[in-house]
This record gives sequence, C-alpha cells and structure tokens, in this order.
Amino acid sequence: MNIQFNQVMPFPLASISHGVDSIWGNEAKLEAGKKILLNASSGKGKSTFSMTVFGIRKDYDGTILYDGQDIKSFSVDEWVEIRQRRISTVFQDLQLFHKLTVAENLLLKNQLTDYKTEQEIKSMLNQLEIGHKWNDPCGLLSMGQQQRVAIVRSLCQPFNWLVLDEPFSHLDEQNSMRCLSMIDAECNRQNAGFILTSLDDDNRFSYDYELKL
Ligand SMILES: Nc1ncnc2c1ncn2[C@@H]1O[C@H](COP(=O)(O)OP(=O)(O)OP(=O)(O)O)[C@@H](O)[C@H]1O
Repeated sequence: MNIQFNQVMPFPLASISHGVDSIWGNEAKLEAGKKILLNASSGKGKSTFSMTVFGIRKDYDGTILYDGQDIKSFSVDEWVEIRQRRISTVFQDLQLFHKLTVAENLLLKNQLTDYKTEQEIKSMLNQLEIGHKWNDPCGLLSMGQQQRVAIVRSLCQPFNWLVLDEPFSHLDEQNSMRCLSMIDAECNRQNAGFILTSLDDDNRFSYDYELKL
C-alpha cells in the first residue's frame, strides 16, 4: 500500500516554520514496503504525524491517500479493517493496559486476527529478554520493558505498514538493536514497510530513505 501526503499541514503546526524538505506542506510518498526514517527535532510533529497517518487525528489541511483513496473518506468499519490488517503502530505513550498482564495485553491483540501462536509470542518476548514478565501487570514493568511489550504487540497482526513513534527512547543500544532486527525480520516476512520516527539521525540501520518534518 502506498501512502501519499499532499500539502498536509496539521493545524497546530501551521504557525511554525518548516524546512523546504519537510513533509508538512509538501508532497511526500511513503512507498509500499520501504523502510523509512522520519527524523525531526522535538516539537516538529512526529507524534502528530503518527496519529494523523493512522487516522486518529483529522485536524489538518491537505490530503492523505492510501493507494489513491483519501483517508478522510473511510468509514468506521473500514478503519477497523485497516487497523487490524494494514497498519500497526507503536505510539509514544504505548497504550498498554496497565492493570492487565503482559500475556493479556498481547493475547488480547493477537486474538483479533490469530496471527501468531502463543508459542511465537513467548519466543519474541524471550528474544527481547522479558519472557519472565509474562504474568506481570504491564504497569509494574519498567518503561524500557513496556516499550518492548508494545513492540511485540505491534507485530502480533498482519500489516502493510508499521508506524513506530520513537520506540527505543527508553532502550539501551543492545535492546534497540534486538528490537530493530525483530521489526526488520517481521517486515520482511510480511513484505511490509515501516516508518520509524527519531529525534536523531539514527544511523544504526540502513533505511531505504529518510524523510523530514
Ligand atoms: N491537539 C493539539 N492541540 C494543540 N497543539 C498540539 C496538539 N498536538 C500537538 N500540538 C503541538 O504540535 C507540536 C508538535 O507536537 P508533537 O507531539 O507532534 O511533536 P513531536 O515532534 O512528537 O515532539 P517530541 O519529539 O518532543 O515528542 C507541539 O508544539 C505541540 O504542542
């Protein structure tokens, strides 16, 4: 699925200046299957981008198209289908259910599409060294552990695109790289692309291209 931005300008960002190469106010294409770094300093709209491209925020001028269709035209039923099968996300606030256990958070998501087996989910947690937290409420995990749970959860569904908003902000180098290779492998398996927002010019990974805000 290609995603096209045409002169998109979120209302809260209209009064600040944006570079000539910014997505905001310009045309930009997110090409199907590509691995994209979206690099911007604080306050330039990375979280706004993530929520806008996912259809949660509609406070913008311009148009966003999925394979040529304006996303503002989608019905609630179409968004349900899109969010279950075409776009997955890790938002900055992670949106985990704090009182539910790690297992419950992950199985709740996975049962929508039965995409992974319980064994596969446990194996992903083990690879990220949080397998022992399976029965712990998410609210009792450290922020970095919660980020890893949210990343695993985002991979428990089919998708064409994975949108990750500063997903490694609480992770050390080794854990970031483990997560990145798990994300990369799942995207390759699914023939999907990802958009990863970052405050820095993250050069730990070879992205297909970089976009700016
Ligand atoms: N709903 C809103 N109403 C008013 N202003 C908003 C709203 N959402 C975002 N903004 C403003 O838009 C700007 C961009 O916010 P956003 O959270 O998208 O930035 P960011 O690049 O993700 O920042 P950071 O790197 O610090 O997390 C900020 O100045 C913020 O105050």
